[in-house]
Amino acid sequence: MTERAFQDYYPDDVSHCYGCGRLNEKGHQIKSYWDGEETVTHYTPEPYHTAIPGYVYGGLIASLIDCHSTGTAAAAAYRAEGRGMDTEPALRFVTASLHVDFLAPTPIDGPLEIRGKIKEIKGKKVIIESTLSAGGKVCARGEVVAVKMPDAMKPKA
Ligand SMILES: CCCCCCCCCCCC(=O)SCCNC(=O)CCNC(=O)[C@H](O)C(C)(C)COP(=O)(O)OP(=O)(O)OC[C@H]1O[C@@H](n2cnc3c(N)ncnc32)[C@H](O)[C@@H]1OP(=O)(O)O
Repeated sequence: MTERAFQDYYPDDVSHCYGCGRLNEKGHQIKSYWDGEETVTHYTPEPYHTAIPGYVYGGLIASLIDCHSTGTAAAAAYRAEGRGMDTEPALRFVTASLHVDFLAPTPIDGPLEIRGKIKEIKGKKVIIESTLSAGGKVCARGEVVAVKMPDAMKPKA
């Protein structure tokens, strides 16, 4: 059986996110998984994701870090409660803060690896530190504050 990604557990009505929604045909549809105490996703940029020719657009980098981190926040919250992502009540997180440092130009001609680590998990907040690497070199580092999705933001039936 193939392992399900964190994003595969998001209900349909919240699976339209441009970065991680599996139902958004035009989106990135990233898939994040546990790798020990860290989380990981891979994404191969398209030629049109360019900034300066040959290098990845920073907005894409931020988007990948953002959605990998919010997925990591959800997975970490379930893990902290000792239960699976397919159990109720659902724990969903949105971005309160996204900080990205661009450390080196990111080559566009190969896969990118984004890794997340839990820095803090407390109450309805999870802080995630992520790196984005190309060819084994860390090109960007991010920190995301993810907060449980407020009821007011939940899609109307
Ligand atoms: C259903 C399936 C879904 C599935 C979800 C699938 C979609 C994935 C989404 C992908 C990512 C996105 O793009 S999400 C879209 C972009 N984001 C948004 O639109 C969110 C808009 N903002 C908001 O709705 C709100 O500001 C929230 C929910 C983020 C926070 O409001 P709140 O819930 O009232 O939070 P509050 O009690 O004040 O704070 C809780 C804790 O978080 C901290 N905190 C709050 N805001 C910030 C901040 N900007 N920077 C740092 N820290 C912050 C507080 O200090 C506090 O820490 P302490 O005192 O406890 O230590």
